Amino acid sequence: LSLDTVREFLTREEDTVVFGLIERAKHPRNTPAYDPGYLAGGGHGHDASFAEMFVRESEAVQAKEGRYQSLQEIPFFPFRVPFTLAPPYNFTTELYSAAALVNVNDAIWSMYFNELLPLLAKNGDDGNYAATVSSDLVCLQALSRRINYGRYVAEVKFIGDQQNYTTLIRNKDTDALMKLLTSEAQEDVVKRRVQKKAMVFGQNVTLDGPVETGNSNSSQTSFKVDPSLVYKLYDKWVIPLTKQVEVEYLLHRLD
Ligand SMILES: O=C(O)C(=O)C[C@]1(C(=O)O)C=C[C@@H](O)C=C1
Repeated sequence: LSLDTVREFLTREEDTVVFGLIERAKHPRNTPAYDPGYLAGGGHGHDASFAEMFVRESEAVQAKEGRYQSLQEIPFFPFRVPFTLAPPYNFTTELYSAAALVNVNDAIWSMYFNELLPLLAKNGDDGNYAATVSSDLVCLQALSRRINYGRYVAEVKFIGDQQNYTTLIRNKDTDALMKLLTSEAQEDVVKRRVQKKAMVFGQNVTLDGPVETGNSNSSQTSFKVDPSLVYKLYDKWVIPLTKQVEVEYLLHRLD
Protein backbone atom coordinates (compact mmCIF):
# COMPACT_ATOMS: atom_id res chain seq x y z
CA LEU A 1 0.00 0.00 0.00
CA SER A 2 1.13 3.52 -0.81
CA LEU A 3 -0.64 6.86 -0.84
CA ASP A 4 -0.89 6.54 -4.64
CA THR A 5 -2.50 3.11 -4.57
CA VAL A 6 -5.01 4.00 -1.86
CA ARG A 7 -5.94 7.14 -3.75
CA GLU A 8 -6.38 5.07 -6.92
CA PHE A 9 -8.83 2.89 -5.02
CA LEU A 10 -10.79 5.94 -3.84
CA THR A 11 -10.83 7.31 -7.38
CA ARG A 12 -12.26 4.11 -8.80
CA GLU A 13 -14.87 3.99 -6.04
CA GLU A 14 -16.05 7.42 -7.20
CA ASP A 15 -17.25 5.79 -10.42
CA THR A 16 -19.20 3.21 -8.42
CA VAL A 17 -20.75 5.90 -6.24
CA VAL A 18 -21.76 8.09 -9.18
CA PHE A 19 -23.23 5.19 -11.18
CA GLY A 20 -25.11 4.08 -8.07
CA LEU A 21 -26.60 7.54 -7.61
CA ILE A 22 -27.61 7.67 -11.26
CA GLU A 23 -29.47 4.38 -10.87
CA ARG A 24 -31.23 5.47 -7.68
CA ALA A 25 -32.23 8.77 -9.27
CA LYS A 26 -34.13 6.81 -11.91
CA HIS A 27 -36.75 5.95 -9.29
CA PRO A 28 -38.98 8.44 -7.48
CA ARG A 29 -38.78 8.96 -3.70
CA ASN A 30 -41.14 6.05 -2.99
CA THR A 31 -41.48 7.01 0.67
CA PRO A 32 -43.55 3.96 1.77
CA ALA A 33 -40.41 1.87 1.23
CA TYR A 34 -38.78 3.77 4.09
CA ASP A 35 -41.71 3.80 6.48
CA PRO A 36 -41.68 1.07 9.15
CA GLY A 37 -45.42 1.57 9.56
CA TYR A 38 -46.05 0.56 5.97
CA LEU A 39 -44.98 -3.05 6.51
CA ALA A 40 -46.51 -3.22 9.99
CA GLY A 41 -49.76 -2.13 8.38
CA GLY A 42 -49.58 -5.28 6.27
CA GLY A 43 -50.02 -7.22 9.51
CA HIS A 44 -46.91 -9.36 9.10
CA GLY A 45 -45.42 -8.34 12.42
CA HIS A 46 -42.50 -6.45 10.92
CA ASP A 47 -41.11 -3.42 12.71
CA ALA A 48 -38.64 -2.42 10.01
CA SER A 49 -39.08 -0.61 6.74
CA PHE A 50 -38.77 -2.38 3.40
CA ALA A 51 -35.44 -0.64 2.95
CA GLU A 52 -34.07 -1.92 6.23
CA MET A 53 -35.43 -5.40 5.66
CA PHE A 54 -33.95 -5.50 2.18
CA VAL A 55 -30.51 -4.44 3.36
CA ARG A 56 -30.54 -6.85 6.32
CA GLU A 57 -31.64 -9.84 4.29
CA SER A 58 -29.31 -9.03 1.38
CA GLU A 59 -26.40 -8.75 3.77
CA ALA A 60 -27.27 -12.13 5.22
CA VAL A 61 -27.16 -13.73 1.77
CA GLN A 62 -23.96 -11.93 0.85
CA ALA A 63 -22.36 -12.84 4.18
CA LYS A 64 -22.96 -16.52 3.45
CA GLU A 65 -21.12 -16.07 0.18
CA GLY A 66 -18.19 -14.48 1.95
CA ARG A 67 -18.60 -10.79 1.24
CA TYR A 68 -17.46 -9.74 4.71
CA GLN A 69 -14.45 -12.04 4.72
CA SER A 70 -12.81 -9.12 2.99
CA LEU A 71 -12.09 -6.31 5.44
CA GLN A 72 -12.90 -3.86 2.66
CA GLU A 73 -16.56 -4.64 3.21
CA ILE A 74 -18.40 -3.86 6.44
CA PRO A 75 -22.08 -4.79 6.92
CA PHE A 76 -24.66 -2.33 8.25
CA PHE A 77 -26.17 -5.04 10.46
CA PRO A 78 -23.11 -6.88 11.79
CA PHE A 79 -25.09 -8.70 14.50
CA ARG A 80 -27.46 -10.10 11.94
CA VAL A 81 -24.98 -11.56 9.51
CA PRO A 82 -24.62 -15.33 9.63
CA PHE A 83 -21.37 -17.21 9.30
CA THR A 84 -20.02 -17.55 5.84
CA LEU A 85 -20.37 -20.75 3.89
CA ALA A 86 -17.51 -19.75 1.61
CA PRO A 87 -14.24 -21.65 1.98
CA PRO A 88 -11.57 -19.35 3.45
CA TYR A 89 -9.80 -17.13 0.97
CA ASN A 90 -6.45 -15.77 1.94
CA PHE A 91 -7.24 -12.05 1.91
CA THR A 92 -4.22 -9.89 2.58
CA THR A 93 -4.63 -7.87 5.75
CA GLU A 94 -2.94 -4.51 5.49
CA LEU A 95 -4.81 -3.16 8.48
CA TYR A 96 -3.72 -3.10 12.11
CA SER A 97 -6.03 -5.64 13.71
CA ALA A 98 -7.09 -3.62 16.79
CA ALA A 99 -8.29 -0.82 14.50
CA ALA A 100 -9.46 -2.85 11.52
CA LEU A 101 -13.16 -2.81 12.38
CA VAL A 102 -13.46 0.94 12.94
CA ASN A 103 -16.34 2.19 10.79
CA VAL A 104 -19.01 4.87 10.55
CA ASN A 105 -21.79 2.83 8.97
CA ASP A 106 -24.42 4.20 11.36
CA ALA A 107 -23.59 7.76 10.33
CA ILE A 108 -23.60 6.73 6.64
CA TRP A 109 -27.00 5.11 7.07
CA SER A 110 -28.64 8.19 8.55
CA MET A 111 -26.88 10.59 6.17
CA TYR A 112 -28.02 8.54 3.17
CA PHE A 113 -31.68 8.20 4.13
CA ASN A 114 -32.24 11.52 5.90
CA GLU A 115 -30.06 13.95 4.00
CA LEU A 116 -29.02 12.62 0.62
CA LEU A 117 -32.08 10.75 -0.58
CA PRO A 118 -34.48 13.72 -0.29
CA LEU A 119 -32.09 15.70 -2.51
CA LEU A 120 -31.43 12.87 -4.95
CA ALA A 121 -34.84 11.41 -5.73
CA LYS A 122 -37.73 13.28 -7.28
CA ASN A 123 -41.03 13.31 -5.41
CA GLY A 124 -43.37 10.56 -6.40
CA ASP A 125 -44.44 7.00 -5.78
CA ASP A 126 -44.51 4.39 -8.54
CA GLY A 127 -44.84 1.37 -6.27
CA ASN A 128 -41.57 -0.21 -7.42
CA TYR A 129 -40.21 -0.50 -3.92
CA ALA A 130 -38.01 -3.57 -4.30
CA ALA A 131 -36.18 -2.15 -7.31
CA THR A 132 -35.82 1.14 -5.48
CA VAL A 133 -34.37 -0.23 -2.25
CA SER A 134 -32.15 -2.55 -4.23
CA SER A 135 -30.55 0.53 -5.77
CA ASP A 136 -30.30 2.05 -2.27
CA LEU A 137 -28.31 -0.98 -1.18
CA VAL A 138 -25.84 -0.48 -4.03
CA CYS A 139 -25.36 3.17 -3.03
CA LEU A 140 -24.98 2.33 0.65
CA GLN A 141 -22.40 -0.35 -0.04
CA ALA A 142 -20.40 1.92 -2.35
CA LEU A 143 -20.45 4.78 0.16
CA SER A 144 -19.55 2.47 3.01
CA ARG A 145 -16.64 0.93 1.11
CA ARG A 146 -15.34 4.35 0.09
CA ILE A 147 -15.69 6.04 3.45
CA ASN A 148 -14.50 3.15 5.59
CA TYR A 149 -11.50 2.81 3.27
CA GLY A 150 -10.23 5.70 5.38
CA ARG A 151 -8.75 2.89 7.52
CA TYR A 152 -6.35 2.00 4.71
CA VAL A 153 -5.51 5.63 4.02
CA ALA A 154 -4.78 6.14 7.70
CA GLU A 155 -2.55 3.07 7.82
CA VAL A 156 -0.49 4.39 4.91
CA LYS A 157 -0.19 7.80 6.53
CA PHE A 158 0.78 6.29 9.88
CA ILE A 159 3.50 4.13 8.34
CA GLY A 160 4.80 7.12 6.38
CA ASP A 161 5.17 9.37 9.44
CA GLN A 162 5.25 7.11 12.47
CA GLN A 163 7.02 9.49 14.78
CA ASN A 164 4.59 12.38 14.49
CA TYR A 165 1.52 10.20 14.47
CA THR A 166 2.69 8.20 17.49
CA THR A 167 3.08 11.34 19.60
CA LEU A 168 -0.37 12.63 18.66
CA ILE A 169 -2.01 9.23 19.18
CA ARG A 170 -0.41 8.89 22.64
CA ASN A 171 -1.75 12.35 23.53
CA LYS A 172 -5.14 11.48 22.02
CA ASP A 173 -4.88 14.80 20.21
CA THR A 174 -7.78 14.40 17.79
CA ASP A 175 -7.56 17.92 16.40
CA ALA A 176 -3.87 17.67 15.61
CA LEU A 177 -4.38 14.23 14.03
CA MET A 178 -7.14 15.65 11.86
CA LYS A 179 -4.85 18.48 10.80
CA LEU A 180 -1.92 16.21 10.04
CA LEU A 181 -3.92 13.85 7.83
CA THR A 182 -5.70 16.61 5.92
CA SER A 183 -4.68 17.70 2.44
CA GLU A 184 -6.98 20.47 1.30
CA ALA A 185 -5.50 20.44 -2.19
CA GLN A 186 -6.35 16.75 -2.53
CA GLU A 187 -9.89 17.30 -1.24
CA ASP A 188 -10.39 19.98 -3.86
CA VAL A 189 -9.22 17.64 -6.62
CA VAL A 190 -11.59 14.91 -5.42
CA LYS A 191 -14.64 17.18 -5.22
CA ARG A 192 -14.09 18.71 -8.64
CA ARG A 193 -13.45 15.31 -10.18
CA VAL A 194 -16.64 13.73 -8.83
CA GLN A 195 -18.63 16.69 -10.08
CA LYS A 196 -17.12 16.17 -13.52
CA LYS A 197 -17.83 12.44 -13.38
CA ALA A 198 -21.48 13.22 -12.69
CA MET A 199 -21.47 15.32 -15.87
CA VAL A 200 -19.73 12.73 -18.01
CA PHE A 201 -21.51 9.60 -16.73
CA GLY A 202 -24.90 11.25 -16.33
CA GLN A 203 -25.30 12.93 -19.68
CA ASN A 204 -27.92 11.90 -22.19
CA VAL A 205 -26.27 10.15 -25.09
CA THR A 206 -27.82 10.55 -28.54
CA LEU A 207 -26.51 9.74 -32.00
CA ASP A 208 -26.91 13.27 -33.36
CA GLY A 209 -24.45 15.96 -32.58
CA PRO A 210 -21.29 15.85 -30.53
CA VAL A 211 -21.05 14.32 -27.10
CA GLU A 212 -22.33 16.86 -24.63
CA THR A 213 -19.63 17.99 -22.28
CA GLY A 214 -21.77 19.82 -19.80
CA ASN A 215 -19.67 22.93 -20.01
CA SER A 216 -20.96 23.92 -23.44
CA ASN A 217 -23.19 26.97 -23.41
CA SER A 218 -26.30 24.96 -24.10
CA SER A 219 -28.47 25.50 -21.07
CA GLN A 220 -30.53 22.50 -22.14
CA THR A 221 -27.86 20.14 -20.91
CA SER A 222 -29.45 18.12 -18.19
CA PHE A 223 -27.85 15.41 -16.14
CA LYS A 224 -29.33 12.33 -14.54
CA VAL A 225 -27.91 13.44 -11.21
CA ASP A 226 -27.20 17.08 -10.45
CA PRO A 227 -23.38 17.38 -10.56
CA SER A 228 -23.47 20.00 -7.82
CA LEU A 229 -25.25 17.50 -5.56
CA VAL A 230 -22.40 15.04 -6.06
CA TYR A 231 -19.91 17.79 -5.21
CA LYS A 232 -21.92 18.54 -2.09
CA LEU A 233 -22.15 14.87 -1.14
CA TYR A 234 -18.37 14.65 -1.08
CA ASP A 235 -17.84 18.06 0.48
CA LYS A 236 -20.35 17.75 3.30
CA TRP A 237 -20.41 14.05 4.02
CA VAL A 238 -18.09 11.66 2.19
CA ILE A 239 -14.78 13.41 2.86
CA PRO A 240 -15.60 14.48 6.46
CA LEU A 241 -16.75 10.94 7.31
CA THR A 242 -13.64 9.45 5.70
CA LYS A 243 -11.53 11.73 7.87
CA GLN A 244 -13.49 10.66 10.93
CA VAL A 245 -12.68 7.04 10.07
CA GLU A 246 -9.01 7.95 9.64
CA VAL A 247 -8.87 9.63 13.06
CA GLU A 248 -10.70 6.78 14.82
CA TYR A 249 -8.44 4.23 13.18
CA LEU A 250 -5.35 6.14 14.27
CA LEU A 251 -6.61 6.43 17.84
CA HIS A 252 -6.59 2.62 17.97
CA ARG A 253 -3.39 2.21 15.99
CA LEU A 254 -1.22 1.64 19.09
CA ASP A 255 -3.70 -0.47 21.09
O1 LIG B 1 -6.26 11.24 -0.07
C1 LIG B 1 -6.06 11.42 1.13
O2 LIG B 1 -4.95 11.81 1.58
C2 LIG B 1 -7.13 11.18 2.09
O3 LIG B 1 -6.89 11.20 3.29
C3 LIG B 1 -8.51 11.00 1.59
C4 LIG B 1 -9.29 12.33 1.62
C5 LIG B 1 -10.66 12.00 0.95
O4 LIG B 1 -11.59 11.65 1.67
O5 LIG B 1 -10.73 12.07 -0.28
C6 LIG B 1 -9.50 12.73 3.04
C7 LIG B 1 -8.64 13.61 3.66
C8 LIG B 1 -7.65 14.40 2.94
O6 LIG B 1 -7.72 15.73 3.34
C9 LIG B 1 -7.77 14.27 1.47
C10 LIG B 1 -8.58 13.37 0.88
